[in-house]
Amino acid sequence: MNIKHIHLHIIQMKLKSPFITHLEHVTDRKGIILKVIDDEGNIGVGEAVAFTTPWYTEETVQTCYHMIKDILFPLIRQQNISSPENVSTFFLPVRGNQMAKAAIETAIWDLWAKRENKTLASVLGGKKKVIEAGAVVGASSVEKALEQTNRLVEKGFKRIKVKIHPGLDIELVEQIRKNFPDLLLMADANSAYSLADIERLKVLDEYDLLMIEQPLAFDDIVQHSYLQKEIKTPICLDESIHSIRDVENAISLSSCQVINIKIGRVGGLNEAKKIYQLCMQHGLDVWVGGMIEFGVSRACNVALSTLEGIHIPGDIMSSNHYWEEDIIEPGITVSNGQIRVSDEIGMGYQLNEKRLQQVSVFEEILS
Ligand SMILES: O=C(O)CCC(=O)c1ccccc1C(=O)O
Ligand SMILES: [Mg+2]
Repeated sequence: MNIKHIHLHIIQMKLKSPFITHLEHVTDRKGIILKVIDDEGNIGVGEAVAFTTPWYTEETVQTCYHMIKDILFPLIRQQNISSPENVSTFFLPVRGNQMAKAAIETAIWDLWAKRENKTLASVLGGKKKVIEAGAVVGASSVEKALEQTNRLVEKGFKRIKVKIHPGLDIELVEQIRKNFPDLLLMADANSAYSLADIERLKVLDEYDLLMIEQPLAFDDIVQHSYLQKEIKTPICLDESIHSIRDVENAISLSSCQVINIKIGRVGGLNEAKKIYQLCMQHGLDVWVGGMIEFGVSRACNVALSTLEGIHIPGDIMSSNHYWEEDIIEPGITVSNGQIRVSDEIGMGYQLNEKRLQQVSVFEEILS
């Protein structure tokens, strides 16, 4: 397999309603959709999931664009790629920039699956035909969060993740628990706490949370291991995990019991799968995280979730949760908290070219 061109689109869409965390209010989403085109004209599609500002990780839409165009594409252009598992080896000279790497790598997986006439899920080794969806609540007050939770539970979601930070945490979790005693409820702090907040975190420990995601610093693994010894709620690492080595370190320090895998944050599907395998060997739970993404990345998340052993519902909602109209067709739908896995080849969905054009703010073909 030989990549001749990459067709890049920067797209922009408004969220139906703002997604609120203590770090950022996301109201407008930009992203990069790219098509990799091989020497026979076959096309694979990928998405760079970085945001416009570096509030979640250091990458941005602009850094991804630069990396893809000026650094990463030249490394794979006209190279003989024998399997999508090898793409990351071409990127070895480049430190970091996982989301930019993942955008190209996932597109090559899609292309590969299409060339093999198989689904992306099956080339990854996934067997599940139906996956569990999970919803995320990012709201500015207890009342709004309760309202959103209500609506999502009514829709059939069995797992809800709620964004928390000091000041919007204990009462929020207490209220949701009171209203939904049996709900699979988890909290994501996006690094809003420090070890000085241990008493507050011990209060949260009493609400039977499925897990607490990234309570401490975005680049920490050591302090999470101190915290995990003090609380019974399993810690899940998100921001701290960029590679399999980060997971090895977290395992050896007992820093967490759960890993949130985001394909973009770890540099692609090959690394994501290796992390999944390591977690299975060591008895850690894994699930697939979300990035308020467009349909291409979401389709990859669905495919990854088909691996056996990923039983915790991921941050995977329907296309119409955030968007009036997604860029894939058909849109991803959730029914009774579940997503039926597409049996179409590749990522399982087609790009909606008309919609892609509508939301493109810039495009370029690299040769
Ligand atoms: O994609 C979603 O539905 C939201 C998932 C989410 O919580 C999130 C969204 C953007 C950036 C970081 C995170 C996170 O998991 O911390
Ligand atoms: Mg998170």
